[in-house]
Amino acid sequence: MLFGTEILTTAQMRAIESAAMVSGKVSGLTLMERAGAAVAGEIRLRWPKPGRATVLCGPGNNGGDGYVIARLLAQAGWQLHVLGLDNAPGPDAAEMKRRWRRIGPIAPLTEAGLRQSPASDICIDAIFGTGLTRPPEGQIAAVLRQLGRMTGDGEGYPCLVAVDCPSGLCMDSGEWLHPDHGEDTAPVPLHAGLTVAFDSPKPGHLLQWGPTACGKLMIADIGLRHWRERRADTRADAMCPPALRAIWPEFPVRDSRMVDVGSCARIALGKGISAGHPAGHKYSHGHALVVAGPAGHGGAARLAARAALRGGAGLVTLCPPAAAMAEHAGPPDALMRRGLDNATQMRAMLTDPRITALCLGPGCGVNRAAGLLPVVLDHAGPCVLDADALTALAQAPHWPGGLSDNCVLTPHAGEFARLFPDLDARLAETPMRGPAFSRTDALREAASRCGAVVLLKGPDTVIAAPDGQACIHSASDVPWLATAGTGDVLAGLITGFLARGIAAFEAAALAVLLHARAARRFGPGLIADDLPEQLPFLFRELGLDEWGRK
Ligand SMILES: NC(=O)C1=CN([C@@H]2O[C@H](COP(=O)(O)OP(=O)(O)OC[C@H]3O[C@@H](n4cnc5c(N)ncnc54)[C@H](O)[C@@H]3O)[C@@H](O)[C@H]2O)[C@@H](O)CC1
Ligand SMILES: [K+]
Repeated sequence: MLFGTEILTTAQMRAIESAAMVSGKVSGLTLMERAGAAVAGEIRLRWPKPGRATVLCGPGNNGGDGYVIARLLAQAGWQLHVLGLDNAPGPDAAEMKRRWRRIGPIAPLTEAGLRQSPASDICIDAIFGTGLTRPPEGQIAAVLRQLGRMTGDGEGYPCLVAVDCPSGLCMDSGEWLHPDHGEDTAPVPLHAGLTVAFDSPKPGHLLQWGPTACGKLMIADIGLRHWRERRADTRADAMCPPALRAIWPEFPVRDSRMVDVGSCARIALGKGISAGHPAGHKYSHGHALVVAGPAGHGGAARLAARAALRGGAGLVTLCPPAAAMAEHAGPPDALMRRGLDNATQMRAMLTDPRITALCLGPGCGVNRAAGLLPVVLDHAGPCVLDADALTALAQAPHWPGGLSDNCVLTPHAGEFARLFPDLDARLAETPMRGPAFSRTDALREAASRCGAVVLLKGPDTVIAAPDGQACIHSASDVPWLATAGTGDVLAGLITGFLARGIAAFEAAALAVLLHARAARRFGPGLIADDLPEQLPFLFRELGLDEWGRK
């Protein structure tokens, strides 16, 4: 399995937590103590010299965690200023509040109270966690706006540490929940330097505003593993839709689920080696066709073809119209070229059973893509539809039917809107309640409608399969990946993996992982041409240089 940590929705997290408590083997108080201790521990690791902390405690169990953190930091020599609400929290949070009161006072959690707080090195946000279901309003919304204004990355600002999540962020979607009345009540987005979440990441940590709101994300093990894993055995449970996973999380996970990315990817690649060819020859690594467009537009398809070659396809043939062939005379010499003028020629080409994957779209031109699309769909072999092929697909009479689950669609946001306008409109709605409609919801629906694997590109790439499997890859740390041609490289890389026999969902996930890693490895200044050239180093770095030999 290529994928890293499982991502839990807030409903799943609640179900696991309550199963743990119902079992009688662990109490809510113990879980809260562990959660608070995990945050206090992360703070003490980063700020080994005791400093000054302001803790903002909300109305529920997230607030309860805040009182635990305050107590533990005070015991470690920190100076604490705690703000809280005069409400009746649940019994665990109430007990933690009582324990804190034996140590220090609680100032009212108001905007004025926060403004007048003594200067501090860190502000700990324990206002709302996974229990947020509606937009913060009134005094709490004012507190959050003030918190957003007085914390941040800048010099002289206290660092914001978020408990489970930055407050106000919907943990199922990564959207800031908005009250429905005007600009002056709109949330001021929080920018935490550190977020310590419990047990598992939630979609909201990785989607939309999540990565910028959370800062460095740590996942703390609070001892729920047993109940999380038992739940996995009973997938019929309504709380357990098909798994949502992070593609190898780049953030540290402090528990034993830490998977080794090298071994995961080795297994995925291993599946791509045909049985019976242990030594391997070029056809045992597949043959990919990459369709190119008219003269003057060949760069995109060449990028895709180069990526398919570097990804390890045994053979890659670039197919421009015969009149555009001269444009493709340059390197790489390993690339084969063959003229392709019309659907009839393509149909003939695809009768060769050695062709194991096809890429249609990059630089192709919408008309040419529309002409070739029916042949590709009839052929029903593994394929990637990207760029102009997606525009053609959205206009096709049978859309959204006619696709199979070995086909990968790789839209960016604009192409997604053309393919699924209603889902795009739902994503664009102002999120006023939790759980807000998320990119994973949209992608699962999209994949189920069209019957193909759909990959929505972005800093938070989401991939979904028709059976409901989905994964998220967060690449918000490599903004330089958003440059011309990188999408063509991604399409080519997926095609290369499909050609090698890797299943569509895994091929897409593996390509997204390596694509972002390649950008990270190269650094700023990257152009799309640089990406395929990083692959040999990545394969070696990840122990993939044995080409799938286990
Ligand atoms: N998941 C787990 O296993 C554990 C969770 N713990 C903590 O518990 C948190 C969840 O606790 P809760 O379910 O009490 O929820 P929260 O503490 O996130 O929210 C507090 C309460 O506020 C109410 N609320 C929601 N939206 C509101 C709004 N806009 N304005 C005013 N009130 C609003 C809700 O009814 C909720 O009960 C987690 O985020 C985590 O910090 C830990 O204490 C222990 C273990
Ligand atoms: K919080």
